[in-house]
Amino acid sequence: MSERPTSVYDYIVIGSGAGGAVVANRLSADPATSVLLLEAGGPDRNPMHLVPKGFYFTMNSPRSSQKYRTEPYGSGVTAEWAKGRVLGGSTTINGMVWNRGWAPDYDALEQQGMIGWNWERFVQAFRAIEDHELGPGPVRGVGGPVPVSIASPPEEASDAMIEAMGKHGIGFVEDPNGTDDDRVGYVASNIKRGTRMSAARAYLRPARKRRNLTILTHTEADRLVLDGTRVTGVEARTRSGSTVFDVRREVIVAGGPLESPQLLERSGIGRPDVLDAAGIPVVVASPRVGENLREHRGVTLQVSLSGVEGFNKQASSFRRQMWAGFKYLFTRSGLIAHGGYNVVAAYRSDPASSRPDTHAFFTPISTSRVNPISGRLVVDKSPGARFVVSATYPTSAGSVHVTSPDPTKPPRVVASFLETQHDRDLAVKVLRKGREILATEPFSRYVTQELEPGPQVSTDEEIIEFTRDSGVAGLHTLGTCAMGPDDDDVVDGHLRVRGVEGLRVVDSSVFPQMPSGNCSAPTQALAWIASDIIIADNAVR
Ligand SMILES: Cc1cc2nc3c(=O)[nH]c(=O)nc-3n(C[C@H](O)[C@H](O)[C@H](O)COP(=O)(O)OP(=O)(O)OC[C@H]3O[C@@H](n4cnc5c(N)ncnc54)[C@H](O)[C@@H]3O)c2cc1C
Repeated sequence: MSERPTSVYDYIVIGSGAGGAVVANRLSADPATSVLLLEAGGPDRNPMHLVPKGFYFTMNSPRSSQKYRTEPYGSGVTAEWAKGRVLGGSTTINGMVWNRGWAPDYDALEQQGMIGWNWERFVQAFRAIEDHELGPGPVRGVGGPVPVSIASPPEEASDAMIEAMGKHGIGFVEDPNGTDDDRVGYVASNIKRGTRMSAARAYLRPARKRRNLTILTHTEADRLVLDGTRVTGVEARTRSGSTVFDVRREVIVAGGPLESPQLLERSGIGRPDVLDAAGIPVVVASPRVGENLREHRGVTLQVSLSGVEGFNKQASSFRRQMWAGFKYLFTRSGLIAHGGYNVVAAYRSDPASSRPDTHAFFTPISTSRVNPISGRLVVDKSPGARFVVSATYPTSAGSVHVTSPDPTKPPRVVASFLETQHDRDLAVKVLRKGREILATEPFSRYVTQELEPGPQVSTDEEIIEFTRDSGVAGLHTLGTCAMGPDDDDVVDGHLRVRGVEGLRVVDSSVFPQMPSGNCSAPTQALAWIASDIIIADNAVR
């Protein structure tokens, strides 16, 4: 993918993930508009990018992902967060859960002053984007670029889990995105006939023959070129050296939640003290760039099972893995044809909660050991299950900032887990409720032991410490270039970077808070809406 660039483009989009792929597709739909899409990673040619379970490999491969190490937190531990660095961004390596989020979360944006950002607009976008196997509905679309399917066939341990949840008032639904109530169902995923539908496959493949769209992989934007406070181009690094691409109208930054703020900062747009410390001259003081980093912090409850098979048997021996591989190759079905989890749920951790505050994922696979040589999790030989539970709306906020003008130097990533009382209280409720569900018939009849965290984690303090230090990150980072109505918010309601002309950010970094349990679908819908705004703003010039 290396067409020769012409010297000047109407739009330059930086990053080809959930945000950038949508914008590049929508803007280049007009043949009179030239669009350049720059992607730091390589093309998505690895067959594992198509195989749903392939993300277990690609998320750890430096050819497809980049890892960011956090500063120490809690008792001094650190974490590594993976982000996609390949055509399609994180959607090429993610778990493919298609979660639209809930109406009140989107309406909250408008209530906070972002006029026009509301559920009505998002649901229109979701309906335009989706090609849902359950057919059209008030909150579902067909005929759009992203196929959505529901995990199948049903499985015994998963069905027992669904029944147990029913006893807690968490009702089974065919479409887990169809209601805002407490609910459980088989996972909806962006998978078509056993094949991952990343943003690259959904939006860029159909557009790549357009003569007005140029896609350059292995091309990393180092900084924006500014004339005063107007963006005139992008300085980028290719395999053959540095080059400048000029822009006529706008640059759209879609590098994702950890990279977009760094690109702004390297270009002199950010917190003056951060830029001073990194040795970068301040062009536009923007105090919230890189702040407000939100991330889900969950806990994996693992149990061993008896009397039910689950998936461990299929996944734990080389011979059976080979068999599952052959089955997948010839039928596009079986264990490998699904994402990370079978069942998804959203529910109240406490009946007093005004809305579902917990999201949970279940799959009948357990990995209670780590291979001492490879460092990878090992699937247990005997039956087991994992139940990952997280508070949906964390209020603790971390940050990501550059430490140098050199784009190859790692940023300083501060993960802020359970810093607020709200998050600590919820962590306790979420884990206790998770245990209650596992202890409910008919699922409980299969449970022989809690493998993780184990009975030694029982007091509130122990639960908080375990969740903070040994929990799991959702890899749903966002919020670092948040939109807002105030002068010091990074972008305005049109996603224009305040204080700069010809520059927008369109990716998950502009959500000011978590829109739901997973961020790929919400980011694609946000980018769909943003494309309409960009087209309309440029039509009236
Ligand atoms: C392992 C994993 C599992 C996940 N599972 C799920 C899931 O099951 N469901 C779900 O909804 N969400 C999931 N997510 C989260 C979801 O994929 C992201 O929230 C979403 O993709 C964010 O979209 P984005 O456009 O902000 O960034 P990304 O999709 O990450 O795209 C950013 C792109 O920009 C490129 N880029 C960055 N900087 C530059 C630069 N300077 N120059 C050129 N290119 C650049 C990157 O290489 C990347 O391709 C998961 C994420 C990960 C990492």
